[in-house]
Amino acid sequence: MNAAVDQVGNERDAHVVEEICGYVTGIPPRSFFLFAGAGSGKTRTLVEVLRRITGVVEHAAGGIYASKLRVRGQSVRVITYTKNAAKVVTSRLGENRLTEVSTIHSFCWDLVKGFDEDIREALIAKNMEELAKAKAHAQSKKRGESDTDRRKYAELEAKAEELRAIPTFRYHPDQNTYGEGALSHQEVLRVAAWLLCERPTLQRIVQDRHPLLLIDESQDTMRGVLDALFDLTTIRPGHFTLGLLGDHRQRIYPDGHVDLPSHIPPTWARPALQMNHRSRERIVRLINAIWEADIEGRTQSKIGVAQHPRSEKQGGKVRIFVGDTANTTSVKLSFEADCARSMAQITGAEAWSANQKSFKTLALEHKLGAKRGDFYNIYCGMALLDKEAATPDPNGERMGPAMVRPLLGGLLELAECVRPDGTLDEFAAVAVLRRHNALTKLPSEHAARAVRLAELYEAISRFAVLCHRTEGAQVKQVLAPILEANVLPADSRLVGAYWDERPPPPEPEREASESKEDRQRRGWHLLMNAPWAELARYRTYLGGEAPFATHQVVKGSEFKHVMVVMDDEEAGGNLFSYDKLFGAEILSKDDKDNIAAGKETTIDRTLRLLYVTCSRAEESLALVLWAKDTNSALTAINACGWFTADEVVVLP
Ligand SMILES: Nc1ncnc2c1ncn2[C@@H]1O[C@H](COP(=O)(O)OP(=O)(O)OP(=O)(O)O)[C@@H](O)[C@H]1O
Repeated sequence: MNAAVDQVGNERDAHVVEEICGYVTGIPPRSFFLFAGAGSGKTRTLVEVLRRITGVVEHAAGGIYASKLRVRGQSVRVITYTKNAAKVVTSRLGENRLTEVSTIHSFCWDLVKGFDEDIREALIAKNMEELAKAKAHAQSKKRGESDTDRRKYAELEAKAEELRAIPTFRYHPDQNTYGEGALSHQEVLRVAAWLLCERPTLQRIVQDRHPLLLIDESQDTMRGVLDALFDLTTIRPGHFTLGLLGDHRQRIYPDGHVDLPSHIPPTWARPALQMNHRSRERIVRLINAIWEADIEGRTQSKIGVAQHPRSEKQGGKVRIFVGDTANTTSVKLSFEADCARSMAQITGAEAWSANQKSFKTLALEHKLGAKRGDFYNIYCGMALLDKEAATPDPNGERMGPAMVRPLLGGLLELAECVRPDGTLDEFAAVAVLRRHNALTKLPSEHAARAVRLAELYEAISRFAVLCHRTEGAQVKQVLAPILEANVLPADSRLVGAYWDERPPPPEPEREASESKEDRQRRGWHLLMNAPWAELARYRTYLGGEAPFATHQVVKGSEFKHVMVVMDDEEAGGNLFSYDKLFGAEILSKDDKDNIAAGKETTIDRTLRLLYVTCSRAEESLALVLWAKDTNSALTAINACGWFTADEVVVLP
């Protein structure tokens, strides 16, 4: 941070763009880490720097920098965390041939694609590393190697053999790739990181193409790639500059460096943004306090910059509601509705009222969101079929499991053609059928064609009646006329499940012991018997448009009014614990071992997650804690100093 700068008020960060331009265009240029907290306007800063150093905005040193890029056929490479973020940067930047913006997966694939020999070598090297690690681990055990260990060695050796026989590798940054030579998203990052360390030619290529690489959300960037890029700044100094933007307080994913600031080389510049342009004063004060908290079980350092709200953003409301997690889900939901009503009174904002309900609810786990959004049965069914495809991603691009086609596509589109009075908008329905290639196989002979059209009409009319009578109708019933008359192209697995009369297998005692086939049969059964009305709500959730989201998926977003639901009991899992954070549960032996070893703890992870969720709110924030032990939680909450007495509400 440039200590000479003493600006106050909303303009206190005004010098940062210029400061960064100075580092980038300096001779020699200097790498930097921009510490940019929640709502500090990272994107704006990034775009303003890019505009200057690519000659869009007049800037003496920037103009020279841009000419050099042009003459050398180079560009500035910008890496964002999501595709959406890449689109935001690109759209704000406008047409700019000197900048290339993409996700890290696209960047890494651009580097390695086509170099099949190298990819193979990298994969085999990683495989050998894993084998050596497995052997070292097994041999360190008191009883020595077990049969399981030997099986693992054999699997890894077989995998290496397989890799040797693969001629070409395939990958797509935006979708999962399957079959021989298909690389996973993780593998592409690992391969690129390995090759960047091992191949001087690749290092040269990156430096020659992109003398400057800027990485947004660097706290969550895979550390292997980041380390390889750190090294690149020291090979041929002056030829490659790295600019990291980020906030380690907002690290959500386990891939990033545990403590990014401590990895930044001492020679780097460290500018910082101190403003929070997003949230009102009360919320900014809360997130500052959260980060400064001394909580038993915290091992992460308090390094960070306290934020300042904009001068016109005084006020803001915060409440924490504490209730007993032993309540049933329906009781909890009704209390949460009371919390929203209470927020409506406190803030006077219509958004919290039962009529509008336009606040955003953030839950830790999809199941919590699914219960609150009333699509629990559908979600559980989809998750059993294919967990990854069933959950939304930060780009809102997930389509649900491929095997349920046409449930989430054509079928819901057809349902939208049913008017509120139950009649069918035939014109719109034909357009849906056309879009989904349902009319391409009509018989050419006149009479047969008429018969088939009548059949389709009959099926869709029955479907419209069933759709309209949504109360109580199950997916299987509504699907029946469409599948039986073969109206829309359907996945064979869906068709098989529809005709499958067998009862579902029982729920296993341990998830891991269940076969994929049994799991999917249970999924199909749940899905077919789920209320039809849940399907549309689930699709909205998948697209990121629902008023519910998980804590992790809202990275980079902002909402006027936010309700954070914290309920360890319902969420399951042991990576996070709001009960431990808020004193409703004592630390476990594992937690204590981690603290003693200075490792990251449940408290560290949960504190950061809370930091991220609270910092999404602009105007008002309701925290709802469903605690295992409400009395202990209340004692800890009253003692922590984050809230005033009138901000703590006990749910009866
Ligand atoms: N200089 C500024 N003046 C006024 N408003 C700003 C300024 N910079 C950013 N904002 C606004 O503040 C909000 C937060 O900005 P932005 O989303 O870029 O923050 P961020 O640093 O990416 O935050 P996070 O890391 O929390 O996602 C946005 O609504 C943005 O329009």
